Amino acid sequence: MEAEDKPVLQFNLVNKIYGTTDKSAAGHKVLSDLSMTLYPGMVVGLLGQNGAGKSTLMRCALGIVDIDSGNINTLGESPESLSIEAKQRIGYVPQQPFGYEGFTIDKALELHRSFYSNWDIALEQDWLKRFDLDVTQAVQKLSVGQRQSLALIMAMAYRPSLLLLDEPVASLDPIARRQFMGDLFDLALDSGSAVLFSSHITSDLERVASHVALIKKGELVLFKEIDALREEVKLLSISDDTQLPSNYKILSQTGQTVLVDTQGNPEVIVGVQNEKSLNLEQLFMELHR
Ligand SMILES: Nc1ncnc2c1ncn2[C@@H]1O[C@H](COP(=O)(O)OP(=O)(O)OP(=O)(O)O)[C@@H](O)[C@H]1O
Repeated sequence: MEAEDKPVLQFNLVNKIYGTTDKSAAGHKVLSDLSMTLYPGMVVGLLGQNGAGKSTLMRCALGIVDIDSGNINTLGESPESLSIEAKQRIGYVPQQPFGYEGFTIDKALELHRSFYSNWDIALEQDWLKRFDLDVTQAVQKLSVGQRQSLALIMAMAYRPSLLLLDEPVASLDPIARRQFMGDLFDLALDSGSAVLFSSHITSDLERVASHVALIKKGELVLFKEIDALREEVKLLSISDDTQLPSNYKILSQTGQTVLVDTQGNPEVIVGVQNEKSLNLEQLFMELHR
């Protein structure tokens, strides 16, 4: 990220409440004061339990869902009034793609391609080969994983500046998944795109993401560079009278066991009996105890 880079996507104290059919009942708060900024070249892995608000966050960024307060800046615009130019620079793969039933893959791609002036046909061909897709096959006869592969090609072959992928690899086999995740990172670096992808596969996320965003019940609990995670997030065993520094963020606490984000302020603390670094999966488990 260069200092002069403009944010590609910015959430500012965003709140989202889904209404209920019962007018007297309080709505269901799904995003809570959520702030986060994505710059070009960032590949942000979004992690959270089922129902944490990941899909909602992406839908809000696209203006598919309105927010209740705060603001969002998507490619310099407000999501509810995105220009055609901005839309042409966004790639989105929802959890359940998609359309193009009745088309063969090549006809579907031909139509889809016509919407994007900067479509990279070489990239498209390369990915068709990698995903082993037969372009004469009918879209409605594709397996779930094959459909997901096609949706990814359709969202990425025009090298969007912003790529939102909702569990993009959930249905891909391990080989396709590994290749795709590598490509994703290359694409972001080559094209200066910002990528926000949700996944429950923490090992994928650790391998390709530059940053991790961890959402718990609509709150952004952690947003950090992957490389800083092991250094800065620690599981501490403390004694009763341990005073943790005020610049530490307590992420969770169970009795004498505290999960902290040192926020780059490592200190020797009196009373800490044990200190442990965690991988992403361990961190996730610890946060949801
Ligand atoms: N259109 C809607 N109307 C009312 N509630 C909704 C709507 N869409 C989602 N929700 C609720 O909002 C919460 C967050 O849903 P969301 O789909 O954003 O979660 P998620 O983190 O993407 O989950 P998953 O990992 O299961 O895909 C859930 O409790 C869900 O039931």
